Amino acid sequence: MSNLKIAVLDDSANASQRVADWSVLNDADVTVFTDTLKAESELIERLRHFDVVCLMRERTPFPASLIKALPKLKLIITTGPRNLSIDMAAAAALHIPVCGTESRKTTTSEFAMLLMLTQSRGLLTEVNSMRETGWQSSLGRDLAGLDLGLIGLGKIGEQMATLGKAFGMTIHAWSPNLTTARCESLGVQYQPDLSSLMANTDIVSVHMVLSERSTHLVNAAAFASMRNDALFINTSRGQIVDQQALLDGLHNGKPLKAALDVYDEEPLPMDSPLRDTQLTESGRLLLSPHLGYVTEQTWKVFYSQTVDAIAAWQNGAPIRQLN
Ligand SMILES: NC(=O)C1=CN([C@@H]2O[C@H](COP(=O)(O)OP(=O)(O)OC[C@H]3O[C@@H](n4cnc5c(N)ncnc54)[C@H](OP(=O)(O)O)[C@@H]3O)[C@@H](O)[C@H]2O)C=CC1
Ligand SMILES: O=C(O)C(=O)CO
Repeated sequence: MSNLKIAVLDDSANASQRVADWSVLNDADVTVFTDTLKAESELIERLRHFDVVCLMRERTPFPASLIKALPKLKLIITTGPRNLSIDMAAAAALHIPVCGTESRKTTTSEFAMLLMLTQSRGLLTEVNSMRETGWQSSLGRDLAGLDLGLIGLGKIGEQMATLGKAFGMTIHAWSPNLTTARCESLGVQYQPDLSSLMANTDIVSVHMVLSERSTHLVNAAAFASMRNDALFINTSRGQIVDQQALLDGLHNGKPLKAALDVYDEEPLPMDSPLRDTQLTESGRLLLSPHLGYVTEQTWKVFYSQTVDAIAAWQNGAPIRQLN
C-alpha cells in the first residue's frame, strides 16, 4: 500500500510527535489536527483524503453520514475501549474496521484523587487569593476519616477504593449490578441503592460506563439525599449526571462543592451554564478539560497501540476490533 494518509484528531498539542513512532509504518503520511471540528461539512472537507482516522476519545462526532461521505476511509482507530461518537454499525456496513486501545486505570483514578484533594483543601481559591496578595481564607478538610462513595466499582472504581483506603477513608460503593461479594473482596461497604450511597458518604465519585441505562443516573433526587458539606466528582462521562440537577443542587448547597472533568459536550461550550462564575470563582465548582487520562504514560500506550494496529492492518495481521 503506498502513501497511507493518516489523520490524527488530538487536542493535546505536540503529543503525537513526542510519544508516537510513526516511522515503523510503511510509507505513511501523518497529519495531526489539534482543533475540534463539529460541523459535518467541515469534517468532510478535512478528512476526505485520509485512509485512516485516529480519534483521541469522543470529541468528534462520527455518524453514519460522515463515514459514508469519506471515500478513502479504510480504518478508524479510537483510544480507549469504546467510543460512543462512532456509528459502529455504519462502519461495519462499509467494512471499515474500528480498533480500540487499552487504557491505564491508574491515570484517571489519580486524577480523581487530585480533584478530591484540591476541592477538600480549597486549593484553587487559596492559590488565587495568594496571587492577589491575600492570605488563607478557608478551612480545608482531611480525607482521612471521611466516607468515600463510589458509583461503579469496575476497573477505575477498584483503583479508587485502593487509593481512598491509602488516605484513611472508608469506602462505600453502589452500581446497578454490583454484588456484595465484589465489595467484600475489595474491603468496600456495599450500599443497596444510589440514595443510600449519596446519604452515607462525604465524597461521591462517579466511575460508571455511559449507555442508555446510565444516562442521568445521578439526578435531582440523588443530589437531594447528599450530606451537608458533600463533595461530588465526575471523571466518567458528562451524561451520567443530570447537569441541570447538579447546578440546582449546587445552588441549594447539595452538593456543597463539585469537580467535573467530563461534559455532555466537549470541548465545553463557552456559553455552558456550568461556567457559572458565581460557582467557579467561589471555588465551589471546579471544571477541568477532560484531563483524567491525559498523561505521558497513557498517551504512550494509546499511540504505541495505535501505530501497532495500523502496522498490523497494513500487513493483514489480526487487529483489536471494537464491536
Ligand atoms: N476522564 C477521563 O479521562 C477518563 C474517563 N473514563 C471513564 O471512566 C468510566 C469508568 O471506566 P472503567 O472503570 O474502565 O469502566 P468499567 O468497564 O470497569 O465499568 C465500570 C462500571 O460501569 C458499569 N457498566 C459497564 N458497562 C455498562 C454499560 N454498557 N452501561 C452502563 N453501565 C455499565 C458496570 O457497573 P454494573 O456492573 O453495576 O452495571 C461497571 O462496573 C467510564 O465512563 C470511562 O469512559 C475512563 C478513562 C479516562
Ligand atoms: O476510556 C475512556 O473512556 C477514556 O476517556 C479514555 O480512555
